Amino acid sequence: MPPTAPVLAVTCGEPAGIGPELMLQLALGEPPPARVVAVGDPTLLAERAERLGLEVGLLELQPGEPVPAVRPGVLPVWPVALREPSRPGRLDVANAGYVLETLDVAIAACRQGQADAMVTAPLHKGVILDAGHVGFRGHTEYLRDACGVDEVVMMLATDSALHAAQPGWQGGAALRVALATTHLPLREVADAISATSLERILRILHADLIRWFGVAAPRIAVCGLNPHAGEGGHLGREEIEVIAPCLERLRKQGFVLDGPLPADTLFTPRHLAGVDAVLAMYHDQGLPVLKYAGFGRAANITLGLPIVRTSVDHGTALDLAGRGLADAGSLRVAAALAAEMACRGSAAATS
Ligand SMILES: NC(=O)c1ccc[n+]([C@@H]2O[C@H](COP(=O)([O-])OP(=O)(O)OC[C@H]3O[C@@H](n4cnc5c(N)ncnc54)[C@H](O)[C@@H]3O)[C@@H](O)[C@H]2O)c1
Ligand SMILES: N[C@H](C(=O)O)[C@H](O)COP(=O)(O)O
Repeated sequence: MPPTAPVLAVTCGEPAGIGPELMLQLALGEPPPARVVAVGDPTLLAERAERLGLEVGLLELQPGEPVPAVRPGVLPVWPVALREPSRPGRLDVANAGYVLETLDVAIAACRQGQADAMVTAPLHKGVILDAGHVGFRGHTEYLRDACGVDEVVMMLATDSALHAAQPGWQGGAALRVALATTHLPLREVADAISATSLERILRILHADLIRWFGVAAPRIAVCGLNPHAGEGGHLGREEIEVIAPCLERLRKQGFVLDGPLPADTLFTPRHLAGVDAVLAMYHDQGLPVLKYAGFGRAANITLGLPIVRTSVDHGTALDLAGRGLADAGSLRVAAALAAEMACRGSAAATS
């Protein structure tokens, strides 16, 4: 690994979940084109390595200390101490503060130029809320607030290599699905979609497809909210009153937008052909399609931030933790994508 390769600060996530062992797997397999540093508890990593028979040597640094290029099997660590020892599969509210501290260390490193990007292993939203962190919704919203921006966009993207190998695939290089709303009860979704929020989200999505993904003139397909995109107003009026007027306004400013289209058929090859990203109106309208197409071979990206952040496409998988059964594929995709984005960002900054 060249000593100039981008530095990825990879948070180890919920200690009772699969994050720590995925982190160890990342250090052992084909290395991403980056210098990886784990942000987490070295004792926890050593314990999981021993439990699973993974031969990984930990190189303890100070948080923010320069990260050397290392050979496979060596894992630099920026240490953050667990509040209590953690057992696989057993959530403990005492460690919620540890999980958030790993995020704070990685965010600070990215903002201060000690890391070029952050990658997050999964955390458990419920235990963080149970610990009293009122209003916590997920990494996406935490990063928005920590970076002081008003709006961010959650987008998941499949690894482009996945579709290149699929005969008959007519979509773009990758399937990319962004969300107009993220972690909120379904009951609140319709009220959360306003012309203002939708316009902000489409502007971020459009700008970041150009900035981070090298798409010259993004074409975005937008889902309706209601069945059959509202059936001309008979099955809901959000398409007529909110979504279509917003798209029309942006089209006049040069945006290339399809929709609002019925979500059930938008995700078919004919409608996806030539589309760079789909904007779904809510979490479980867009993500089941993305995860069906590429679970374990996709990554989650937070758009609209001043830093690069990618993550896995799965959760803490408490049922698998500590058993050596978890697949590190998505963490590898997330790390490779973060490295690519960091390189594209630094190339743009110097051009
Ligand atoms: N990036 C993140 O931090 C992130 C992403 C999704 C979910 N979560 C959180 O994770 C927690 C558990 O969520 P969930 O149960 O809905 O989803 P989950 O992804 O943890 O588990 C769903 C199923 O997928 C399997 N699975 C997950 N990851 C796997 C892997 N790497 N290899 C093999 N199988 C895997 C699990 O064993 C389980 O059967 C929740 O608190 C949720 O909010 C976090
Ligand atoms: N919505 C994501 C998913 O289903 O994969 C996940 O919950 C992670 O969200 P954050 O990155 O905001 O934690």
